[in-house]
Amino acid sequence: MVSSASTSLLLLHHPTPTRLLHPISHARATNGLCDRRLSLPRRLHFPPILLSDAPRRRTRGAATIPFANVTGSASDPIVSEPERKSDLSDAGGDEEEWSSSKKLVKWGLLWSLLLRHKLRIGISVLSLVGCTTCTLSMPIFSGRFFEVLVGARQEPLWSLLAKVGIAYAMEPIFTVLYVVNMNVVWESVMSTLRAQIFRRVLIQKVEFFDRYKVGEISALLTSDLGSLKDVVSENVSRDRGFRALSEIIGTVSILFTLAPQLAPILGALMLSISVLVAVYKRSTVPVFRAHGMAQASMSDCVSETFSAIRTVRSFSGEHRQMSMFGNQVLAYRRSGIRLGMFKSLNESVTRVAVYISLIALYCLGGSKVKAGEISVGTFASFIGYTFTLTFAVQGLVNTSGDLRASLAAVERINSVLSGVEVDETLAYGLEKEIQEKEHHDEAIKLFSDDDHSGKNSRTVHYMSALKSAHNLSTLAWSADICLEDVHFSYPLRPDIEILSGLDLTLKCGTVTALVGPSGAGKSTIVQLLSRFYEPTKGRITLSGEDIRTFEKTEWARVVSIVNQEPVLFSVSVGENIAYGLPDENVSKDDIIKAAKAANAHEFIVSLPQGYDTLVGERGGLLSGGQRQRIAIARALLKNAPILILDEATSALDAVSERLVQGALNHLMKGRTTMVIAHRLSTVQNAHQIAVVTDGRIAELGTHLQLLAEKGKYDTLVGTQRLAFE
Ligand SMILES: Nc1ncnc2c1ncn2[C@@H]1O[C@H](COP(=O)(O)OP(=O)(O)OP(=O)(O)O)[C@@H](O)[C@H]1O
Repeated sequence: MVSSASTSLLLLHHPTPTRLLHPISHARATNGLCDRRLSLPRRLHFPPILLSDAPRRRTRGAATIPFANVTGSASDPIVSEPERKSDLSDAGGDEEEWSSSKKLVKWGLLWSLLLRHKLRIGISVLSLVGCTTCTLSMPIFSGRFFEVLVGARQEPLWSLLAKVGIAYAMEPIFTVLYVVNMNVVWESVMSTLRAQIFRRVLIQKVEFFDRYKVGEISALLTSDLGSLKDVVSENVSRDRGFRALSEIIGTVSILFTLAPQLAPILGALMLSISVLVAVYKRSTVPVFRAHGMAQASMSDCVSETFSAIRTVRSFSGEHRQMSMFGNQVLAYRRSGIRLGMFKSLNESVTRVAVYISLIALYCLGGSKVKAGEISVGTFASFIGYTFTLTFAVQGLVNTSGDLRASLAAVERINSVLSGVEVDETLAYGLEKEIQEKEHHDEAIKLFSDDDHSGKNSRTVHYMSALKSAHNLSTLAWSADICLEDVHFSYPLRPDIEILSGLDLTLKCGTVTALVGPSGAGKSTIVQLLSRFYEPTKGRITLSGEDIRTFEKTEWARVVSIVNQEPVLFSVSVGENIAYGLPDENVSKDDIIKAAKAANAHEFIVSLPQGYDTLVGERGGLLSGGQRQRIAIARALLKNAPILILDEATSALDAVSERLVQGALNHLMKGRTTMVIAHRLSTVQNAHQIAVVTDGRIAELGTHLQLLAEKGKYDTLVGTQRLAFE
């Protein structure tokens, strides 16, 4: 009688059953790898744990960053071998140390971020002790309560009830304090870490973006980092994480204190059953994960169908899409039924664990009570601790699973980000900008790297020899740009030489057109001029200075590029134009002036909200010609002395082309311009036309000169005329 009443009462101490997570969140919380593999193609191979080893070997090369000591001749290496070695030794040691210093998410970093919140961590620890004490005191009070009821204990009932009341009142207060403070600390750590990872990705060399897909990169910041975030935010509840650990330690200690003769056998039995059940339940994680994956494929199918609805209609593809979606629905149903089965099994095994522990307690404890070795109250308390221990052990096993998934996610982040090369010149410029702005910008503060002893100091050391940017703009407005014996292979295809000894001078303030067959290397020249890549041999100079001696962020300010497919951001028209200037405070008058010069003002004011009209994703709410004119307005606002037009009008119809060409003519005035165009009619007026074939300049001259030469250019013109006729 007593025992059944106490069981039901004591059950109230454990209102939280072991959680069964939502399939998606469960898959995410327990296995970042799963999410990742959902979105990752086979290209990215991650060995299980020592993921950073392979990149480590590669990282040695990362020290070979082209920096200072740029000297005269085109063939001179930018950095000599001994210097590279000294950079490594400056970095403070052997290869291991160097590669580990390239890891972004390190224990040291996490620790230093945590230490920023000492007060909150202190409050969390105290409240954890508080809520565990309250929780673990309840079964004792319950035991005493029953002893008082059956007359085995001489204690005023009101005094006991008052103590129980205090414990009940304090536990939720401590819990709130613990959860809130832990969350605030971890959210702050995670936001800084997320910003640091974003920044690290942002400063990678362009080849990084050739190597990894956008989805892969975004998975680092979402699912992988999310898994690290969840390790705390999903484990602050009752029966998880630190609470579970403290409850286990507390319970075992109390059991040994209350009944040393019962505790060893009973404690060992309860622990082992709970661990077995928890391990079994972890083994069912793939079922949860499979359900999450089935749901993801179903939603992929939906978004693909409706985002391509016009294509579906035009191919009468409705039936095919229905069949595809139907298959996904059936797969989702199958996995849902399987999941339901496993959920009920999981629920049952938890109960089985509790029941076995209780029966063991009744058998062992009951006999001890009868023999007068332990009191009824102690026995009743033990029932409460049976529940506490069972749930806490299972919670801790789940937490350890989450922890393992998080460690794997951290390894992935490190392996991706330490295996490739940071664009040091870009990193340097950005670091300077952050340091200038962080004092009055909360968002930018997140990106500041406090680890000045490490990578940054090395970057600054490298960069100290770079030329001051003060005169770059002046030089760019007044000097020629020369490509001297430029050789180039893309980093991902090092065996294929795209440019093989290209020489070309872009005269200051004039227009140079690049023409030639597809794949000849014209856009590659643009990429080198933009400094997305560096020549593998030879150099590009401005007024005789190798352009690598200028900071990349400064260089970006003197070069404007207008592409065939201009990229607009999904903000307003005005903000897209203002993107031309790094400073956020661009005046509306300047924006309008640029838009007028780009023949864009009229159509902009006719939009529903004028300059405040949102342009949609990648500018999808505007026509190609409108997008192009906004891009030109952006370039006009930027007012860079070097201009690159890469097929800027080729995607437009005749009317748009006329409008855009007018804007371009305005833009080109007085700037050193390089134009790439397949339509030769658009480059006839260039000051010089360079015919690119096989990675070299095959012919160079004006339109008339080249026609008179009757060479490749003449043939190209002839072919186009023929095609036109
Ligand atoms: N990121 C890259 N990685 C590896 N190879 C590349 C990359 N980009 C271009 N290539 C290769 O470089 C060669 C030259 O390409 P490029 O785009 O410079 O030619 P193009 O003359 O501009 O051609 P088109 O007129 O068709 O635009 C091509 O063979 C192309 O496959």
